[in-house]
Amino acid sequence: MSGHDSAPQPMQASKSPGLAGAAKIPGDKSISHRAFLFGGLAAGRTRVSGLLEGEDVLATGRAMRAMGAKIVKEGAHWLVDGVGNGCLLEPEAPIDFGNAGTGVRLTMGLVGPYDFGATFTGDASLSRRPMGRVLDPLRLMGVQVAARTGDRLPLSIRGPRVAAPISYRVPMASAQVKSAVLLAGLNAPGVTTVIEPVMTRDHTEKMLEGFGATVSVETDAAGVRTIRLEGQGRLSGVADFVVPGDPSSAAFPIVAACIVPGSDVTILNVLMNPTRTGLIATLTEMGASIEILDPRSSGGEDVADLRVRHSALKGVTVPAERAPSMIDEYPVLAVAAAFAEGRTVMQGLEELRVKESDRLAAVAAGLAANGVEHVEGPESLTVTGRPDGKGIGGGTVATHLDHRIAMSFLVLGLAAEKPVTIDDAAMIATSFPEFTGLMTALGAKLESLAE
Ligand SMILES: O=C(O)C1=C[C@@H](OP(=O)(O)O)[C@@H](O)[C@H](O)C1
Ligand SMILES: C=C(OP(=O)(O)O)C(=O)O
Repeated sequence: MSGHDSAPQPMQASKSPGLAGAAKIPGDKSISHRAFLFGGLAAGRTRVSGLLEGEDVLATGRAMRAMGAKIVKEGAHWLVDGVGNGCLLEPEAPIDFGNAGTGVRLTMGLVGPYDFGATFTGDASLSRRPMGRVLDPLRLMGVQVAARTGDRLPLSIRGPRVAAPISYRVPMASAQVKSAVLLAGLNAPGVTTVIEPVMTRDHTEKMLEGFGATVSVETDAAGVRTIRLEGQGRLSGVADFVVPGDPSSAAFPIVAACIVPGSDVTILNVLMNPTRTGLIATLTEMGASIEILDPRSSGGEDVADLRVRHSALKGVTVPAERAPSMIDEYPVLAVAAAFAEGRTVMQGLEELRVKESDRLAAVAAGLAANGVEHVEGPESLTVTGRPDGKGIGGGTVATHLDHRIAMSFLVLGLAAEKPVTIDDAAMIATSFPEFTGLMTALGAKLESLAE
């Protein structure tokens, strides 16, 4: 059951002694969704290890089961027996994606071109988020859409007899939109082309190739990427698919170690794909001590262990071009900035307004509730820090069904002068169910205030 159905679970974080020890980060959310989607589509078996068992990913697994894939857990592995490209079955009931934007948008792309109907629902957060960004290209392929309110969930789609392949320039920096169009192209005859003016996480392109699709990527001198996918090809299961640790989850213990005096922690098995490492680059520019240990390859991706020690941080200007490589990390970067000397300026944040919450507004409100000086612009955030943490804390943060707001402000409380309370920790289970246990084992003072 997803967290939004249960009573709110308030939680409090308090000033903690130096964090210490090693922590293994659970699997990457983006790659885990795709392991279920592509494994469920490909012919034959995919054995997945390291899968993130968060609610978002499990919702994608249920969706693929509803369309014919067999998915079971065996020991530490997930076994996915796929239907074969082009052979998904019509789901008998509406598919509930809970809080999962990636899950619903990629699945709509995947099933859009099928000559059957599918209905998608989600929680209050997901039902507020824009789906037109995925539905517009699907419409160009011949998909019909029935939505009650302006391309929001709940909505139903129905594919044409034969979908038309398209060439589509993605209008905003979004890996979800890029991926939805490519996945739709899997079931359209001919070549589907996606033009990506700004590079976003490349897991779909890389993984589709690993599952046997014919995909090519060309990058021009200006960095514009053209991705071509041949439709209706055969996809085959991957015998041993390994999911690396999620850098967007690692972000919380990393920032906590930077801001809690005396900390020295090692975060194990973190995905270091360059489309995901913007936070590490930014913290390093701010003066954080982050050592990259044992860089290696795992499942076709770069991974490393990261040793992070408490550091005197200074404010920086984060360029807008870096936003796609750290899009989910801005809330916790704002927390790091609250303890940095001087001002940290974050720009190019328009996409934050359409995440699980309006993250710019939610972060600004959380900072305001906890005495952190900041200015919220239409697409920017400036935070003025206090390295000694004096005057920070004491507030209650509204999390708006947003896991990253919840975890970020708990991290703030670990270094603040006064405790920080969040109104609801339930949504943390969507992406990082191990968060509380992992942080507590490192020495973080977290206390549930639930009845
Ligand atoms: O493709 C993905 O797996 C994701 C893409 C990003 O969303 P957008 O494509 O909306 O930027 C990111 O915020 C999300 O958590 C995961
Ligand atoms: C934006 C996020 O996820 P999604 O879009 O998949 O809900 C996130 O995990 O921060």
